[in-house]
Amino acid sequence: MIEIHSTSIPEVKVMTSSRAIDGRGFFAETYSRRDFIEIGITADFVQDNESWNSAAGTIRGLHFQRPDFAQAKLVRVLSGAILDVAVDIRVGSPTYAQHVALELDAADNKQIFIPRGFAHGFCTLAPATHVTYKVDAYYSEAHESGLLWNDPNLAIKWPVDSAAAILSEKDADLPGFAAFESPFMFEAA
Ligand SMILES: Cc1cn([C@H]2C[C@H](O)[C@@H](COP(=O)(O)OP(=O)(O)O[C@H]3O[C@@H](C)C(=O)[C@@H](O)[C@H]3O)O2)c(=O)[nH]c1=O
Repeated sequence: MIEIHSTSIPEVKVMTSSRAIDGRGFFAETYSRRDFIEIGITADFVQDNESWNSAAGTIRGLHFQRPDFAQAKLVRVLSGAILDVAVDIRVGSPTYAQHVALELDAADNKQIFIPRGFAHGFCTLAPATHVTYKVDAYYSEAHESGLLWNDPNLAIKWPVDSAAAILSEKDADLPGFAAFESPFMFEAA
């Protein structure tokens, strides 16, 4: 059983899978193509990723792959906790440049679905945070792109100061939003 919750950007969805709890612990189906199609998520996932993060205050993002390797993502947390962020970069979208920020932790059995046309990133809220996500297009280094995580134009309330954040050199060098030309167009459903 999967329950779907809406967010401030209709195409970004949050799901809770029910858990069967017994003396051993719990069992849950975290992805069933059939159930996801029933709730309108038809992405054909082709790759599973995991990221392990040693420290709280680690930032990864904001990332996307350009067409023809654009990726929808289905993100969940196996241990620790994150603030997960999806920024709408679909030109012409009623929510262009707006974002959804959602706390995900290992206990809440929530997942977030982020469609193609969004930049994605997260900040760890605890040490030893293990994140896993499915994507519906293969990794392509040539199509990697991103936006600077703390660009004030995006007004994301990150739970870490810029000076204290732990991030890759690549992410620290990502371009800001002011001169950004998105490769995505909004397509009404
Ligand atoms: C994303 C990715 C990276 N790699 C390689 C490239 C590099 O050598 C190493 C680490 O890559 P990165 O530094 O880009 O990893 P990371 O910063 O964790 O990138 C990820 O961030 C989150 C927020 C996302 O949304 C993902 O789509 C992805 O962009 O792994 C792959 O082989 N396959 C992949 O799918």
